[in-house]
Amino acid sequence: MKPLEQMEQLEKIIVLDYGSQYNQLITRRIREFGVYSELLSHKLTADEIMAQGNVKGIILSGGPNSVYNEGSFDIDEKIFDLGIPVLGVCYGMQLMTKKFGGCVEASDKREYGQQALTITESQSPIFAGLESEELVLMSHSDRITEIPGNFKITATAPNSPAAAFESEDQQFFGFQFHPEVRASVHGNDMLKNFVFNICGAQGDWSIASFIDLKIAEVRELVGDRKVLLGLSGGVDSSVVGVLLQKAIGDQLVCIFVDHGLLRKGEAQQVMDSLGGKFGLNIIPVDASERFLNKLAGVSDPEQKRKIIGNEFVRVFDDEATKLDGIDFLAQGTLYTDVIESGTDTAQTIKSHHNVGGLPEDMQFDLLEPLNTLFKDEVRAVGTELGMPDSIVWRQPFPGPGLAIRVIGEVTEEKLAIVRESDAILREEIKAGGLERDIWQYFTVLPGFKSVGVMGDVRTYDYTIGIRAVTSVDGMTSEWARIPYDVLNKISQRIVNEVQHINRVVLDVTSKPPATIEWE
Ligand SMILES: Nc1ncnc2c1ncn2[C@@H]1O[C@H](COP(=O)(O)OP(=O)(O)OP(=O)(O)O)[C@@H](O)[C@H]1O
Ligand SMILES: O=c1[nH]c(=O)c2[nH+]cn([C@@H]3O[C@H](COP(=O)(O)O)[C@@H](O)[C@H]3O)c2[nH]1
Ligand SMILES: NC(=O)CC[C@H](N)C(=O)O
Ligand SMILES: [Mg+2]
Repeated sequence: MKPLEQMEQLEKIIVLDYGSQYNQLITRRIREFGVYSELLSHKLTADEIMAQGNVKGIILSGGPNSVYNEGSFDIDEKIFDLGIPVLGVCYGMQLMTKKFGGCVEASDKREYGQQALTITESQSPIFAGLESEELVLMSHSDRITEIPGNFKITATAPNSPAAAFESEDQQFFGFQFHPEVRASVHGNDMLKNFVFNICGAQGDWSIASFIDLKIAEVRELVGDRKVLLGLSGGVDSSVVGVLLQKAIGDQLVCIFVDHGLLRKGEAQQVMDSLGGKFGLNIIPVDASERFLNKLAGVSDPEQKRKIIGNEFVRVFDDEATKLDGIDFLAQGTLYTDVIESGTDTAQTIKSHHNVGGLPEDMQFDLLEPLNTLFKDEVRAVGTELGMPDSIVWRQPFPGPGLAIRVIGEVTEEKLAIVRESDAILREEIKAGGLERDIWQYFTVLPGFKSVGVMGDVRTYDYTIGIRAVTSVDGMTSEWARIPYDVLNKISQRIVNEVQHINRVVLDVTSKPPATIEWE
């Protein structure tokens, strides 16, 4: 069978998108179990769902709306007649309640955070193998005050008399909590029960089959046309480069843009590590002047991001004109970039340069084979493709580079401060053997000055911030516990070696409520 026909046969769990920031986490958890899962619009009709092939189950995600509000996201009711098991999560459960004649109301007793779930029907197939008390993450303010007639309550929580329900003969289930997040300690087991015991999936999906599928899709889409890849030397675009190389060989050309916002030594290092070894055809472009000119005088973070996204595409346009006959722009866009930039259903947190920052009049068609994946899945793809750890485990570096680490207006002087302090931080993290333990680490220049004393002389100079986080996929993160002696060394070196810094501070905020980058 050809890979695209194989895709038709693959077991699928479809997640319908009602706008939660976590909804793609549901699909990746299920993929981790070895079953293909995809997030699709809640506007999909029953017929369109059947056209997806071998659909074993449907999950209705959470979302910020309230089902009783006019115009809130709805569902094609025929989906409930397909004979396919359905699991509603939070908003999804509330939507099922409304559709089957129960009642959902606003409540002044909101539930946010970890709560104790009491399982009242231990023989429910969705709770097989679980304890009678479980910790789960609640994040809602509406509650179900009356369940539909053909359903029964299977679990309760302090402020949710109906924390889970089901109609077992119809194979319909609902959770008021979010099983997909780690704070729901055995949420994975509940999802597994749904996927394997209730939907009857066997598990026929893997990273290797993802690679075969993407290669087949790219070949069919591109045909004998040409693709320009924006290659940064980062994990995502390097993996796309190797994947496209396999799919279309020399129809691929890579452009590496030096926008003047790179880290110390980065341009040379990228050309050395990717140029020869993988046989990628890379054209380096020095565009620092045009980026810095466009950024002059601009201090709003969203505006900076949009200027950078636009300028990237202008550079790609110019190079494409020289090369003649390029139809596609490939990028290493991940799902994180897409969701944070805002979708039809999800709010904009920040416009990633490669998504929300793209110009509207772009000439290329986009080719983004990794845009449903999270970083750790991309790393697994890279390893499966035979790429070395030095590339696969490189720390992420954002496309807008140091521009979003100089808070406010970007100047050459401020860039130099961030570049030098970042180089020291990286050296000391490496010397401390901490590279693999910390997900991302960098310095930021907030731009305010404070008083210091150096060599008996009063100083009035800038403060630098250290940001270091642990994470799995960049969607959430914790501040990294760097040992004090390593921090002390970093602080001393930065103050001694970087001009105009007289104070070093450490960022101790998780994401949420902060984000990893400061802009
Ligand atoms: N300097 C650059 N030159 C060309 N393309 C770039 C550059 N920086 C970013 N891009 C494009 O923007 C995409 C998104 O950037 P992003 O930083 O998220 O990914 P990455 O650099 O490939 O991987 P990583 O997240 O590990 O840094 C890249 O995959 C690449 O296609
Ligand atoms: O290519 C990128 N273009 C961008 O515009 C961008 N903004 C943030 N990031 C990276 O994404 C991850 C999550 O970042 P935040 O917590 O700051 O939103 C972190 O790894 C960030 O470094 C970007 N990457
Ligand atoms: N996380 C959710 O899906 C929330 C659903 C609904 N808006 C509530 O507050 O109850
Ligand atoms: Mg990058």
